[in-house]
Amino acid sequence: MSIDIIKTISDYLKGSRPSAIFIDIDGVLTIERGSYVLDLELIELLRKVMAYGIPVCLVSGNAYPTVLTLQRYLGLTPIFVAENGCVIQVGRELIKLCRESLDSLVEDIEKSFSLKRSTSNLYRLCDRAFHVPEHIKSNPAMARKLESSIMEKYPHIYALYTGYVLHIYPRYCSKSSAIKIIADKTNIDLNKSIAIGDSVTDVDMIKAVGIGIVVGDADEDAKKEAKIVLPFNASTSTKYFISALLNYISQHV
Ligand SMILES: O=C(O)COP(=O)(O)O
Repeated sequence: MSIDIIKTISDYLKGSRPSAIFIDIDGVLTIERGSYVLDLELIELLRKVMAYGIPVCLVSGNAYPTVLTLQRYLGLTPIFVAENGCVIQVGRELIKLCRESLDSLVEDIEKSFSLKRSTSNLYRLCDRAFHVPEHIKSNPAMARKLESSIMEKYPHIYALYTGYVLHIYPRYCSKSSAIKIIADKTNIDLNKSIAIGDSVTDVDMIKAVGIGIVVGDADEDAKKEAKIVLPFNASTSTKYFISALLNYISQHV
């Protein structure tokens, strides 16, 4: 499998190194989906990738201060996306891409759909998050149905459940539009970049880069768009891929 992965990487990169790696946090850097525990061996591998001069950029639905803190303390590249593309950071520049407050919707959604708002809303700059009931957490079809009913009521927002929380954010924001802005502001070439994700919020990002990858327990909608579906779950898969990539880089670049 590792050889297949190296072949897929070589076919896309044709002997060059990837321009950047865009990497989701929850379910990709964590030891399992639903867990907040980071896989520190994986972080070490990502820092080895960075040692080759390849940016490793977090792209997450998490609140801006959470992603900023993780980026700094894990020693990753100071270019990242937070709140599903509502906010980006390039070096010291914080760029808020959303132009509105979604607070008026939060109360209405809580009442109409029996969801409880996440306390992380207190420090989110734009995206708002809700906890979903246990019976929906374990049932992807019900989660997709809940998303559709919210989006039917509010067609100007995305309502997407990630396996952690259900997010609402304006339709003009997304992980892909955010990484396109990052690419314009830096010398990152998206066609030569890799993106790794797991949830419905990652689908557009996976499509926006040369090599879109998902972990083995990713949402079906994300698997359909990926160039590579990795064989294991969560961080075990990501470690497997990053090890293969380091192998490719040391052999081909
Ligand atoms: O905040 C979430 O729901 C998941 O965040 P992620 O985009 O890092 O997977």
